[in-house]
Amino acid sequence: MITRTASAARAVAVGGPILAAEGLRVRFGGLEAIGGLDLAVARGAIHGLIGPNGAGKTTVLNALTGFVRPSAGRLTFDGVETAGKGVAEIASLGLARTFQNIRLFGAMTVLESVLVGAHRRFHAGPLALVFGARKAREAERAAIAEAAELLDFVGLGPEVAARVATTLSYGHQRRVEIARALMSRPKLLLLDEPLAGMNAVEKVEIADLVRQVRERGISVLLIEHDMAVMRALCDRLTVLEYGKRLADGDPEAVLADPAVQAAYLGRAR
Ligand SMILES: Nc1ncnc2c1ncn2[C@@H]1O[C@H](COP(=O)(O)OP(=O)(O)OP(=O)(O)O)[C@@H](O)[C@H]1O
Repeated sequence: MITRTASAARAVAVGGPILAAEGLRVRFGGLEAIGGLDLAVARGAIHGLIGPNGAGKTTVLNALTGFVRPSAGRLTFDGVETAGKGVAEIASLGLARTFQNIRLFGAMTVLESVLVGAHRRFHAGPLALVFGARKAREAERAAIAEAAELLDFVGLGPEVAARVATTLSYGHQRRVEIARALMSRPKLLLLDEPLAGMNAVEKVEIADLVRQVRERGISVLLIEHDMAVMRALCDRLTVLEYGKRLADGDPEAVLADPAVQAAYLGRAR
């Protein structure tokens, strides 16, 4: 059962914005998917992005992470302007994400899949070239130890480390993805529907994991359709409808807003 733990959630200090979008617009040909969005994610917050199907939530994440190029607007992450920058450059600033559809590589073990997340830290080239052979071995050992610690953190025991990641249950694959994202040591973690396809028990566990991520000092922006979880988990909610901001603020107030309720009425979710 999901209980409201607002006091615990809000006991963690939230600060000024780590990420901000001002007047964000994204066009796909003739369709304006995002039509002038303002969004501010406070440092240390768990911020939820909700809205009916097709409202533009994933497109916002794609714009923030460089997967799609905004047609207009200002994006800043941790004080750096990011609109127009590429995926790798934005990731290297400390922004990590998971995807709506799990993206794990077929042949990789769980441990290797998590190690991929260290890529942004070692992107200058093969470790041996960057550090020299001995230092490279030390860096590799440290990375493996860190990946193992992250697997433990996301609730996966050492016994799964050598398994091919795509053979794990759906819920465990999601945890591997989160560990991989954390391996890049992000300042902000973006999660696109992390609870999709999960049963009630797994949902509670993943929501707890998100809280623990924040307790590590990592801010979180997540998209999710389960309103009970979002109400209990988020410090702030932003609601999108047709690519525009419909509401923004305290989860209780936002979810009680008649305009927000009307946006969901008669829709699939
Ligand atoms: N690459 C693309 N090319 C063309 N149109 C796109 C593209 N990506 C998204 N769209 C359109 O942009 C709009 C917003 O889509 P988006 O996936 O961001 O919505 P969403 O709120 O994440 O939806 P859902 O909750 O169903 O995942 C939709 O009309 C969608 O069809």
